[in-house]
Amino acid sequence: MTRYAVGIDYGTQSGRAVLVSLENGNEIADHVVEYPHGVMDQTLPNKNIKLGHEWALQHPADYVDVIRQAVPAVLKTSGINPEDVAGLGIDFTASTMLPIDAEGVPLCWKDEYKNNPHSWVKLWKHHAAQPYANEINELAEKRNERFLQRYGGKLSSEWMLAKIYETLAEAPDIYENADLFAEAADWVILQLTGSFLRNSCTAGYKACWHKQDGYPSQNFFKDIDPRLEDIIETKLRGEVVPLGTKAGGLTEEMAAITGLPEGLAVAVGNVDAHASVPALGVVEEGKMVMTMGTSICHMVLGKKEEEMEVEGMCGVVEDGIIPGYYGYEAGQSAAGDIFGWYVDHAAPQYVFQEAQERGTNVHALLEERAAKLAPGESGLLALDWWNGNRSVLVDTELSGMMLGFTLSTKPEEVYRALLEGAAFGTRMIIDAFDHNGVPVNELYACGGLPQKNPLLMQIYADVTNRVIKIADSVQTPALGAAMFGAVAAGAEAGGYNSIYEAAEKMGKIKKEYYTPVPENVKMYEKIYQEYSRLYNYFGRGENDVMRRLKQWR
Ligand SMILES: Nc1ncnc2c1ncn2[C@@H]1O[C@H](COP(=O)(O)OP(=O)(O)O)[C@@H](O)[C@H]1O
Ligand SMILES: O=C(CO)[C@@H](O)[C@@H](O)COP(=O)(O)O
Repeated sequence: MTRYAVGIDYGTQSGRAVLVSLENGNEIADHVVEYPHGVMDQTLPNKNIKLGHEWALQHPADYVDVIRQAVPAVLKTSGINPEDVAGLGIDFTASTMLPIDAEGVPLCWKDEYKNNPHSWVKLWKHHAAQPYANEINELAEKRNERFLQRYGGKLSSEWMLAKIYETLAEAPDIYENADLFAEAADWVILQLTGSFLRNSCTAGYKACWHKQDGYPSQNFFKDIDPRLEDIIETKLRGEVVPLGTKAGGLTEEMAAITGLPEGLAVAVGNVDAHASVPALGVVEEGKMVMTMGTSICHMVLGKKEEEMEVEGMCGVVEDGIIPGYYGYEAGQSAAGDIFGWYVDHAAPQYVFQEAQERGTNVHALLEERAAKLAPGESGLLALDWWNGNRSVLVDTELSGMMLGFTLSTKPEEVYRALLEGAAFGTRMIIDAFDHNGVPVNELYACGGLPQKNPLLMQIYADVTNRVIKIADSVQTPALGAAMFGAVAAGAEAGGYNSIYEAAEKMGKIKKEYYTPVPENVKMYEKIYQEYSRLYNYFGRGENDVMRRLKQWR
């Protein structure tokens, strides 16, 4: 008898449920629900209350809507018997967090708080907490805090501590009246099961929790602000457990809403990018998974014995991706967005015209022409910093650059140089890991870009001189979430006893690989040396022109 699992992937604009077979990971049915309130970056749902710059909020009811609509929809489409579902797991953007009361009710649902923006869900890309992140970073550096090195030397404004401190500073009553600050991932699991547990992925990568050392010290929090002194026992309390842990059984109410059996095993939450790793079958060292879309997240597992320090990584967390390993994460803050920028704002009209005449899109046309060029033929070189540099420089003040233009430079040459710049940026990240005791032997890719742009993937293989394997699932994070749901169920209940077993059976990659072409590798090695020189020159303080230009804007 075939058994199934449900994975729910909570993205930025929408959530989707996927029903997968536990035999082989095949996606039997999926259903997407756009969040009715989307991303709130102008006003609260009460339109009279305006939000400041860099705010990005969400409505927690939208997350429940996804459960309510998407789960029954996949059961209906598939026609399976709900009793054959063994487990359920979710993944979420992060750090997407909210204040809740002692009953788990979001403060934004209460009349007395709903007009205060700080009572709502702060979405991962809410960047208004930057001044608070800066303050935390300065203090941590001054105090020589050990935890800072686990985050490449800087905490992000996207993460839990900066967002909590922002609430304390700007809305002390919300801070006071919050029983807990919860990751939305953990809050949704609370809705599904009635139990509140913090998953080690979001706690580790986004709230500075460490398996041995716990959170930063009480003393450090006190130094940020005396009112934060007891935060670990109060607003951050909650057991932190590894991924795949069973959070509990589906409640009677949720069973009625979803059509799934009451008591169904539900796994603790997970981060979207991280959930993708086992979905590609990756549960061992040496294989870097790249989630490639508007931006790129790079994840790699390191030895169980030793936590390594790697310049500019976003974080290292024990059990943070696959239990039993140190999980390392790094990233490029733009990739698809840069190619999209060129098409939307810089490609000439005649390219659009030709694409229209040929019934193709501009990306595809530029890719087709760029594929005819040899490495180095354009004479162009780009620094891929259109949205700053996340890894390894951790500097949002940096900006994009291209050199080598002549009067005969063509649009496809610029497009190819942008693809190459992104690949060089990834190579820099790979080298940082590889040279610091975290080997990267093979690359795995998922997300939209590998499906959309084969030339990009070939350039990545050539620039990194590594084989690249591509996900064979459209909903990779949801598949990963479902796999952790199966692990929460365990083999006795028809699931799996470990994520290793689940990955072996359900992880999926395409048969065709991208393989480096030796003569391209040779040429790109030379260009990469030039890229590295420019990278250091503009990125490490020798010439701060990018920073100055930004200041003068
Ligand atoms: N053919 C293409 N080649 C390269 N980039 C593309 C192409 N088509 C779209 N893009 C870019 O891909 C990004 C979307 O990637 P996708 O993985 O679908 O989304 P997301 O990151 O939001 O999950 C956009 O930034 C867009 O500009
Ligand atoms: O922060 C992370 C991963 O660490 C992501 O959740 C966040 O960047 C959102 O990513 P997506 O836009 O959903 O791909």
